[in-house]
Amino acid sequence: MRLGVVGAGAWGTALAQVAAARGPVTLWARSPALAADLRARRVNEAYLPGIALADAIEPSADLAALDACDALLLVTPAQAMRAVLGAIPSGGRPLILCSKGIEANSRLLMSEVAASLRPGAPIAVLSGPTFAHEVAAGLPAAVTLACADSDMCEALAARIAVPTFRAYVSDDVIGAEIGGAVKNVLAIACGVVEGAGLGRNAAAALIARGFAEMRRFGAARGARMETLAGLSGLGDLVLTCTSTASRNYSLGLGLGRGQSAAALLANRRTVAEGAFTAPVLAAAAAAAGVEMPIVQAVCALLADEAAVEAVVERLLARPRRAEG
Ligand SMILES: NC(=O)C1=CN([C@@H]2O[C@H](COP(=O)(O)OP(=O)(O)OC[C@H]3O[C@@H](n4cnc5c(N)ncnc54)[C@H](O)[C@@H]3O)[C@@H](O)[C@H]2O)C=CC1
Ligand SMILES: O=C(CO)COP(=O)(O)O
Repeated sequence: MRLGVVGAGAWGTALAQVAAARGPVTLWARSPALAADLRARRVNEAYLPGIALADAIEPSADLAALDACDALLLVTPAQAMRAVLGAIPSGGRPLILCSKGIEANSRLLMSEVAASLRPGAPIAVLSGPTFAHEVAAGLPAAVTLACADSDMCEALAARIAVPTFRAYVSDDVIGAEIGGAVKNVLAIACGVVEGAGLGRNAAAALIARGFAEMRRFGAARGARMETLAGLSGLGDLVLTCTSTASRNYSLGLGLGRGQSAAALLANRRTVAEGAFTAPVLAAAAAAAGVEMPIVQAVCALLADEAAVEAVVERLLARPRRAEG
């Protein structure tokens, strides 16, 4: 089975590296210069430096090269998903969505965007606690692979997984997506806590109360609690809320130290998805009547509307409530 990986950033390149263990992989890059460089030097210095590309990876900037693939992994930033789905060759091949986010304006999850543009294609979601550089280096990791069709899910897991990249199958596509999208916003909040020097107790409280927000939003969207408590939800939340290797956490770190969001977001080369997801998640939650005060606090900081001290004061002044 030839796999196509659409998007040659850090995560696309790492997933191509994993998938190359079991067969040929076409790695599509939007930039012809990047594709040419990958072919010539066999390393993605711009996005995943220091990792020699496996021989089975064939880089290309030609979308037609994806026509020969049996399944496609879509690994661009979430806000580019619609454009990419419209550009890839048509056909009913399975689409494995690996981007973490919610589309601005439409408020659609990636699977909903894919279903509307590619109604005939089986859709799966791959999500979990996976820093690209660790996965590419062959360190152990595990993900949720969710697809409504369990036979398809097993077939895709058998093609992608290797012993150091374990895939746990699920049929809860929405649940797997919500964990990955919401944790990015909460990782920004955890970075703020660290940057503002609020201490480890505050960080732990924020992870637990942030997880409560993820569960409330997930429940409103029909996600299963066991999925949110698994790799793609709590697992990824813990990873990105505790490491400066997370771009979202690092963005929060800058905000917590008093830097403006505008300055931190200007001229970024790599994506911090939480910055795009936060406002659309807050709007979707408000429309569904779901309280997400931590997400709202992140929105205020990203809009440079309020200082960190004021945002923290507002959170601490919230009325007491039952934990459950
Ligand atoms: N880096 C990581 O460790 C992980 C990332 N992810 C998710 O994977 C997705 C991609 O992340 P990364 O690869 O890390 O991002 P990145 O910033 O390293 O690379 C993004 C890639 O997408 C390309 N791109 C941007 N806009 C595009 C467009 N309109 N059309 C086509 N290509 C476009 C860029 O040129 C670049 O090659 C994100 O949703 C992220 O949350 C998920 C798991 C781990
Ligand atoms: O999703 C990730 C790890 O699972 C990567 O996190 P960042 O996008 O915050 O770097």
